[in-house]
Amino acid sequence: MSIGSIGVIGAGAWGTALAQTAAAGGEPVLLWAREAEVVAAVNDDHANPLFLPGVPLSPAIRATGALADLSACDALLVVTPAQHLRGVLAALPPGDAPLVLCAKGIEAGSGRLMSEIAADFRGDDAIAVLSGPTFAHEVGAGLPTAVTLACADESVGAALAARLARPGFRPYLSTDVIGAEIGGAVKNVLAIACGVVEGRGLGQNARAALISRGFAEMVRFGRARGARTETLAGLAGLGDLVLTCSSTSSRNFSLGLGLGQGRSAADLLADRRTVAEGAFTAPVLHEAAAAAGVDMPIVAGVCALLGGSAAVDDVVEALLARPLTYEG
Ligand SMILES: NC(=O)c1ccc[n+]([C@@H]2O[C@H](COP(=O)([O-])OP(=O)(O)OC[C@H]3O[C@@H](n4cnc5c(N)ncnc54)[C@H](O)[C@@H]3O)[C@@H](O)[C@H]2O)c1
Ligand SMILES: O=P(O)(O)OC[C@H](O)CO
Repeated sequence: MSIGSIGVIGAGAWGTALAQTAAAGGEPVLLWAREAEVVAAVNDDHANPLFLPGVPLSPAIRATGALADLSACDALLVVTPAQHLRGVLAALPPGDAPLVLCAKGIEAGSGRLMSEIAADFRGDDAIAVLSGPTFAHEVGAGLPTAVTLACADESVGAALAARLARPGFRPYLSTDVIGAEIGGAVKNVLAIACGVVEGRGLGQNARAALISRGFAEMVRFGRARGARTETLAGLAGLGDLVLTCSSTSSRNFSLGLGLGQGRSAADLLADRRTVAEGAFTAPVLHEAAAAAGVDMPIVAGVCALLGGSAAVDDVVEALLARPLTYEG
Protein backbone atom coordinates (compact mmCIF):
# COMPACT_ATOMS: atom_id res chain seq x y z
CA MET A 1 0.00 0.00 0.00
CA SER A 2 1.29 3.46 -0.82
CA ILE A 3 -0.14 6.77 0.36
CA GLY A 4 0.29 9.93 -1.68
CA SER A 5 -2.13 12.78 -1.14
CA ILE A 6 -2.81 13.87 2.42
CA GLY A 7 -5.77 15.83 3.73
CA VAL A 8 -5.65 17.52 7.13
CA ILE A 9 -8.89 18.26 8.95
CA GLY A 10 -8.47 21.14 11.39
CA ALA A 11 -6.13 24.09 10.96
CA GLY A 12 -5.34 24.89 14.58
CA ALA A 13 -1.71 24.88 15.67
CA TRP A 14 -1.28 21.11 15.41
CA GLY A 15 -3.15 20.56 12.14
CA THR A 16 -1.15 23.36 10.53
CA ALA A 17 2.18 21.99 11.82
CA LEU A 18 1.29 18.49 10.57
CA ALA A 19 0.28 19.90 7.17
CA GLN A 20 3.66 21.61 7.03
CA THR A 21 5.45 18.32 7.80
CA ALA A 22 3.38 16.38 5.27
CA ALA A 23 4.13 19.01 2.59
CA ALA A 24 7.85 19.25 3.38
CA GLY A 25 8.85 17.23 0.32
CA GLY A 26 6.72 19.45 -1.94
CA GLU A 27 3.83 16.96 -2.09
CA PRO A 28 0.41 18.67 -2.17
CA VAL A 29 -1.52 18.77 1.10
CA LEU A 30 -5.13 19.91 1.44
CA LEU A 31 -5.95 21.58 4.77
CA TRP A 32 -9.53 22.05 5.95
CA ALA A 33 -10.02 25.10 8.16
CA ARG A 34 -13.20 26.05 9.95
CA GLU A 35 -12.35 29.76 9.86
CA ALA A 36 -12.63 31.60 6.50
CA GLU A 37 -9.77 33.92 7.53
CA VAL A 38 -7.49 30.91 8.02
CA VAL A 39 -8.38 29.56 4.56
CA ALA A 40 -7.54 32.97 3.06
CA ALA A 41 -4.28 33.38 5.02
CA VAL A 42 -3.00 29.92 4.06
CA ASN A 43 -3.87 30.34 0.38
CA ASP A 44 -2.88 33.99 -0.04
CA ASP A 45 -0.01 34.46 2.43
CA HIS A 46 1.19 30.89 3.15
CA ALA A 47 0.73 31.55 6.85
CA ASN A 48 -1.66 30.85 9.72
CA PRO A 49 -1.18 33.83 12.05
CA LEU A 50 -4.32 32.92 14.03
CA PHE A 51 -3.09 29.52 15.25
CA LEU A 52 0.56 29.05 14.25
CA PRO A 53 2.11 32.52 14.04
CA GLY A 54 5.66 32.98 12.83
CA VAL A 55 5.82 29.83 10.69
CA PRO A 56 6.05 30.43 6.92
CA LEU A 57 4.03 27.62 5.33
CA SER A 58 4.89 25.55 2.29
CA PRO A 59 3.13 26.73 -0.90
CA ALA A 60 2.28 23.02 -1.40
CA ILE A 61 -0.38 23.44 1.31
CA ARG A 62 -3.75 24.57 -0.04
CA ALA A 63 -6.61 25.34 2.31
CA THR A 64 -10.33 24.79 1.86
CA GLY A 65 -13.46 25.45 3.87
CA ALA A 66 -15.33 22.53 2.27
CA LEU A 67 -14.87 19.08 3.81
CA ALA A 68 -16.10 17.48 0.58
CA ASP A 69 -12.91 18.67 -1.15
CA LEU A 70 -10.96 16.10 0.90
CA SER A 71 -12.77 13.14 -0.69
CA ALA A 72 -9.94 12.42 -3.13
CA CYS A 73 -7.17 12.27 -0.48
CA ASP A 74 -5.42 8.94 0.19
CA ALA A 75 -5.35 9.53 3.97
CA LEU A 76 -6.86 12.08 6.34
CA LEU A 77 -5.17 13.47 9.46
CA VAL A 78 -7.99 14.45 11.81
CA VAL A 79 -6.79 17.26 14.06
CA THR A 80 -9.89 18.98 15.44
CA PRO A 81 -10.22 19.18 19.24
CA ALA A 82 -11.53 15.94 20.77
CA GLN A 83 -15.00 17.31 21.56
CA HIS A 84 -15.55 18.18 17.87
CA LEU A 85 -14.29 14.93 16.33
CA ARG A 86 -17.69 13.30 16.01
CA GLY A 87 -19.29 16.33 14.36
CA VAL A 88 -16.53 16.66 11.81
CA LEU A 89 -16.48 12.95 10.92
CA ALA A 90 -20.26 12.98 10.54
CA ALA A 91 -19.94 15.87 8.08
CA LEU A 92 -17.29 14.12 5.95
CA PRO A 93 -18.53 12.56 2.72
CA PRO A 94 -18.45 8.72 2.98
CA GLY A 95 -15.13 7.14 1.98
CA ASP A 96 -12.52 4.60 2.98
CA ALA A 97 -9.34 6.67 3.27
CA PRO A 98 -7.51 5.85 6.53
CA LEU A 99 -8.16 8.30 9.37
CA VAL A 100 -5.16 9.32 11.47
CA LEU A 101 -6.56 10.60 14.76
CA CYS A 102 -4.40 13.33 16.26
CA ALA A 103 -6.62 14.85 19.00
CA LYS A 104 -5.79 14.03 22.61
CA GLY A 105 -8.93 13.63 24.65
CA ILE A 106 -12.01 11.64 25.64
CA GLU A 107 -15.51 12.59 24.50
CA ALA A 108 -17.62 14.20 27.23
CA GLY A 109 -20.93 12.45 27.82
CA SER A 110 -20.10 9.20 26.05
CA GLY A 111 -16.67 8.61 27.64
CA ARG A 112 -15.48 7.36 24.26
CA LEU A 113 -11.91 7.43 23.05
CA MET A 114 -11.26 9.00 19.63
CA SER A 115 -10.85 5.58 17.95
CA GLU A 116 -14.16 4.44 19.46
CA ILE A 117 -15.89 7.43 17.85
CA ALA A 118 -14.09 6.87 14.53
CA ALA A 119 -15.27 3.23 14.56
CA ASP A 120 -18.74 4.57 13.70
CA PHE A 121 -17.27 5.80 10.39
CA ARG A 122 -14.41 3.40 9.44
CA GLY A 123 -13.28 -0.18 10.01
CA ASP A 124 -10.47 -0.83 12.54
CA ASP A 125 -7.96 -1.32 9.72
CA ALA A 126 -8.45 2.25 8.55
CA ILE A 127 -8.06 3.91 11.96
CA ALA A 128 -4.66 5.09 13.21
CA VAL A 129 -3.55 7.29 16.10
CA LEU A 130 -0.63 9.72 15.98
CA SER A 131 0.49 10.92 19.40
CA GLY A 132 3.60 11.88 21.35
CA PRO A 133 5.62 14.80 22.72
CA THR A 134 4.92 17.35 20.00
CA PHE A 135 4.63 21.06 20.60
CA ALA A 136 3.23 22.36 17.31
CA HIS A 137 5.52 25.40 17.14
CA GLU A 138 8.60 23.13 17.35
CA VAL A 139 7.31 20.79 14.63
CA GLY A 140 6.39 23.83 12.53
CA ALA A 141 9.98 25.05 12.92
CA GLY A 142 11.30 21.67 11.77
CA LEU A 143 12.89 20.76 15.13
CA PRO A 144 13.53 17.03 15.75
CA THR A 145 10.44 15.19 16.98
CA ALA A 146 9.42 11.56 17.47
CA VAL A 147 5.87 10.21 17.70
CA THR A 148 3.97 6.98 18.13
CA LEU A 149 1.91 5.98 15.08
CA ALA A 150 -0.48 3.21 16.05
CA CYS A 151 -2.69 1.20 13.71
CA ALA A 152 -4.15 -2.28 14.16
CA ASP A 153 -3.32 -3.03 10.52
CA GLU A 154 0.47 -3.16 10.24
CA SER A 155 0.55 -2.53 6.49
CA VAL A 156 -1.61 0.60 6.80
CA GLY A 157 0.53 1.80 9.73
CA ALA A 158 3.74 1.24 7.75
CA ALA A 159 2.36 3.09 4.71
CA LEU A 160 1.31 6.05 6.85
CA ALA A 161 4.68 6.14 8.62
CA ALA A 162 6.53 6.04 5.31
CA ARG A 163 4.45 8.95 4.00
CA LEU A 164 4.73 11.12 7.13
CA ALA A 165 8.35 10.47 8.15
CA ARG A 166 10.89 13.25 7.59
CA PRO A 167 14.52 13.58 8.61
CA GLY A 168 13.32 15.58 11.63
CA PHE A 169 9.96 13.82 12.19
CA ARG A 170 10.28 10.19 13.20
CA PRO A 171 7.23 7.97 13.71
CA TYR A 172 7.61 4.75 15.76
CA LEU A 173 5.07 2.11 14.80
CA SER A 174 2.70 0.36 17.19
CA THR A 175 -0.46 -1.71 16.91
CA ASP A 176 -1.73 -0.47 20.29
CA VAL A 177 -4.26 2.17 19.21
CA ILE A 178 -5.95 2.35 22.63
CA GLY A 179 -2.64 2.75 24.47
CA ALA A 180 -1.48 5.55 22.18
CA GLU A 181 -4.64 7.55 22.70
CA ILE A 182 -4.99 6.96 26.44
CA GLY A 183 -1.43 8.23 26.94
CA GLY A 184 -2.22 11.52 25.19
CA ALA A 185 -5.60 12.02 26.86
CA VAL A 186 -4.45 11.31 30.42
CA LYS A 187 -1.23 13.33 30.22
CA ASN A 188 -3.23 16.49 29.55
CA VAL A 189 -4.99 16.17 32.91
CA LEU A 190 -1.71 15.42 34.68
CA ALA A 191 -0.10 18.47 33.00
CA ILE A 192 -2.77 20.62 34.65
CA ALA A 193 -1.79 19.10 38.01
CA CYS A 194 1.89 19.86 37.38
CA GLY A 195 1.02 23.44 36.49
CA VAL A 196 -0.78 23.73 39.83
CA VAL A 197 2.38 22.54 41.61
CA GLU A 198 4.38 25.23 39.82
CA GLY A 199 1.79 27.96 40.36
CA ARG A 200 1.50 27.20 44.07
CA GLY A 201 5.30 27.05 44.46
CA LEU A 202 5.36 23.47 45.76
CA GLY A 203 8.82 22.71 44.37
CA GLN A 204 10.50 20.36 41.94
CA ASN A 205 10.38 17.32 44.25
CA ALA A 206 6.59 17.60 44.24
CA ARG A 207 6.49 17.90 40.45
CA ALA A 208 8.67 14.80 39.99
CA ALA A 209 6.51 12.87 42.48
CA LEU A 210 3.41 13.97 40.60
CA ILE A 211 4.81 12.86 37.24
CA SER A 212 5.65 9.43 38.70
CA ARG A 213 2.42 8.90 40.57
CA GLY A 214 0.45 10.38 37.67
CA PHE A 215 2.10 7.88 35.37
CA ALA A 216 1.01 5.10 37.77
CA GLU A 217 -2.58 6.37 37.37
CA MET A 218 -2.20 6.43 33.58
CA VAL A 219 -0.98 2.83 33.58
CA ARG A 220 -3.78 1.60 35.89
CA PHE A 221 -6.45 3.24 33.74
CA GLY A 222 -4.81 2.23 30.47
CA ARG A 223 -4.49 -1.41 31.47
CA ALA A 224 -8.13 -1.47 32.55
CA ARG A 225 -9.02 -0.32 29.01
CA GLY A 226 -6.74 -2.85 27.30
CA ALA A 227 -3.67 -0.64 26.69
CA ARG A 228 -0.15 -2.10 26.79
CA THR A 229 2.19 -0.82 29.49
CA GLU A 230 5.04 -0.52 26.96
CA THR A 231 2.96 1.93 24.90
CA LEU A 232 2.20 4.02 27.97
CA ALA A 233 5.91 4.02 28.87
CA GLY A 234 6.72 5.25 25.34
CA LEU A 235 6.42 8.50 23.43
CA ALA A 236 2.62 8.75 23.57
CA GLY A 237 2.49 8.32 27.36
CA LEU A 238 5.53 9.01 29.50
CA GLY A 239 7.29 10.98 26.74
CA ASP A 240 4.40 13.41 26.38
CA LEU A 241 3.87 13.52 30.15
CA VAL A 242 7.45 14.67 30.69
CA LEU A 243 7.11 17.33 27.96
CA THR A 244 3.84 18.87 29.10
CA CYS A 245 4.53 18.61 32.82
CA SER A 246 7.59 20.81 32.56
CA SER A 247 6.82 23.65 30.18
CA THR A 248 4.63 26.73 30.03
CA SER A 249 4.43 26.07 26.27
CA SER A 250 1.78 23.52 27.28
CA ARG A 251 -1.71 25.04 27.39
CA ASN A 252 -2.70 22.44 29.99
CA PHE A 253 0.30 23.19 32.22
CA SER A 254 -0.44 26.93 31.88
CA LEU A 255 -4.06 26.37 32.89
CA GLY A 256 -2.84 24.57 36.02
CA LEU A 257 -0.33 27.32 36.69
CA GLY A 258 -3.19 29.82 36.83
CA LEU A 259 -5.21 27.56 39.12
CA GLY A 260 -2.19 27.22 41.41
CA GLN A 261 -1.91 31.01 41.53
CA GLY A 262 -5.47 31.18 42.80
CA ARG A 263 -7.38 32.07 39.63
CA SER A 264 -10.66 30.31 38.84
CA ALA A 265 -11.00 27.80 36.01
CA ALA A 266 -13.93 29.79 34.59
CA ASP A 267 -11.74 32.90 34.32
CA LEU A 268 -8.85 31.00 32.84
CA LEU A 269 -10.98 29.24 30.24
CA ALA A 270 -13.09 32.25 29.23
CA ASP A 271 -12.55 33.57 25.72
CA ARG A 272 -9.81 31.10 24.85
CA ARG A 273 -9.30 30.56 21.15
CA THR A 274 -6.90 27.68 21.74
CA VAL A 275 -7.81 24.42 23.42
CA ALA A 276 -6.66 23.03 26.80
CA GLU A 277 -8.00 19.50 26.28
CA GLY A 278 -7.36 18.40 29.86
CA ALA A 279 -10.15 20.66 31.13
CA PHE A 280 -12.70 18.67 29.08
CA THR A 281 -11.09 15.28 29.62
CA ALA A 282 -10.68 15.52 33.41
CA PRO A 283 -14.35 15.06 34.45
CA VAL A 284 -15.07 12.31 31.91
CA LEU A 285 -11.83 10.52 32.79
CA HIS A 286 -12.71 10.74 36.49
CA GLU A 287 -16.11 9.18 35.77
CA ALA A 288 -14.68 6.48 33.52
CA ALA A 289 -12.06 5.58 36.13
CA ALA A 290 -14.69 5.34 38.86
CA ALA A 291 -16.86 3.15 36.63
CA ALA A 292 -13.89 0.84 35.97
CA GLY A 293 -12.90 0.76 39.67
CA VAL A 294 -9.55 2.44 38.92
CA ASP A 295 -8.08 4.69 41.60
CA MET A 296 -6.96 8.06 40.10
CA PRO A 297 -6.57 10.47 43.03
CA ILE A 298 -4.55 13.08 41.11
CA VAL A 299 -7.17 13.16 38.34
CA ALA A 300 -9.88 13.48 41.02
CA GLY A 301 -7.98 16.43 42.52
CA VAL A 302 -7.73 18.18 39.16
CA CYS A 303 -11.49 17.70 38.69
CA ALA A 304 -12.22 19.24 42.05
CA LEU A 305 -10.04 22.26 41.21
CA LEU A 306 -11.59 22.73 37.78
CA GLY A 307 -15.10 22.42 39.23
CA GLY A 308 -14.28 24.87 42.02
CA SER A 309 -15.32 22.39 44.72
CA ALA A 310 -11.96 22.40 46.51
CA ALA A 311 -9.04 24.76 47.10
CA VAL A 312 -5.50 23.95 46.00
CA ASP A 313 -4.17 23.52 49.54
CA ASP A 314 -7.01 21.13 50.47
CA VAL A 315 -6.38 18.97 47.40
CA VAL A 316 -2.63 18.82 48.10
CA GLU A 317 -3.21 18.01 51.77
CA ALA A 318 -5.66 15.23 50.88
CA LEU A 319 -3.23 13.68 48.39
CA LEU A 320 -0.40 13.70 50.93
CA ALA A 321 -2.61 12.26 53.68
CA ARG A 322 -3.66 9.16 51.76
CA PRO A 323 -2.89 5.90 53.58
CA LEU A 324 0.72 4.73 53.18
CA THR A 325 0.95 1.95 50.64
CA TYR A 326 3.25 -0.03 48.35
CA GLU A 327 4.50 1.77 45.28
CA GLY A 328 3.77 -0.93 42.72
N1 LIG B 1 -0.94 22.39 19.70
C1 LIG B 1 -0.15 21.36 19.91
O1 LIG B 1 1.05 21.53 20.16
C2 LIG B 1 -0.70 19.97 19.83
C3 LIG B 1 0.19 18.91 19.71
C4 LIG B 1 -0.30 17.60 19.66
C5 LIG B 1 -1.66 17.38 19.73
N2 LIG B 1 -2.51 18.43 19.85
C6 LIG B 1 -3.93 18.11 19.88
O2 LIG B 1 -4.50 18.49 18.65
C7 LIG B 1 -5.88 18.85 18.83
C8 LIG B 1 -6.12 20.19 18.18
O3 LIG B 1 -5.38 21.14 18.92
P1 LIG B 1 -4.70 22.43 18.28
O4 LIG B 1 -3.61 22.83 19.20
O5 LIG B 1 -4.37 22.22 16.86
O6 LIG B 1 -5.90 23.49 18.32
P2 LIG B 1 -5.78 25.04 18.59
O7 LIG B 1 -5.96 25.28 20.05
O8 LIG B 1 -4.56 25.60 17.97
O9 LIG B 1 -7.02 25.63 17.80
C9 LIG B 1 -8.36 25.31 18.12
C10 LIG B 1 -8.93 24.51 16.98
O10 LIG B 1 -10.26 24.16 17.31
C11 LIG B 1 -11.04 24.29 16.13
N3 LIG B 1 -12.46 24.36 16.48
C12 LIG B 1 -13.07 25.22 17.32
N4 LIG B 1 -14.40 24.97 17.33
C13 LIG B 1 -14.61 23.92 16.48
C14 LIG B 1 -15.76 23.20 16.05
N5 LIG B 1 -16.99 23.50 16.51
N6 LIG B 1 -15.60 22.19 15.17
C15 LIG B 1 -14.39 21.87 14.70
N7 LIG B 1 -13.26 22.52 15.06
C16 LIG B 1 -13.38 23.53 15.93
C17 LIG B 1 -10.50 25.54 15.50
O11 LIG B 1 -10.90 25.64 14.17
C18 LIG B 1 -9.00 25.27 15.66
O12 LIG B 1 -8.56 24.44 14.62
C19 LIG B 1 -6.12 18.82 20.34
O13 LIG B 1 -6.72 17.60 20.69
C20 LIG B 1 -4.72 18.88 20.94
O14 LIG B 1 -4.63 18.23 22.20
C21 LIG B 1 -2.07 19.71 19.89
O1 LIG C 1 -0.33 22.60 24.84
P1 LIG C 1 -0.84 21.25 25.27
O2 LIG C 1 -0.85 21.09 26.74
O3 LIG C 1 -2.14 20.94 24.61
O4 LIG C 1 0.21 20.17 24.72
C1 LIG C 1 0.44 20.08 23.34
C2 LIG C 1 0.86 18.68 22.95
O5 LIG C 1 -0.11 17.75 23.35
C3 LIG C 1 2.21 18.30 23.47
O6 LIG C 1 2.56 17.02 23.04
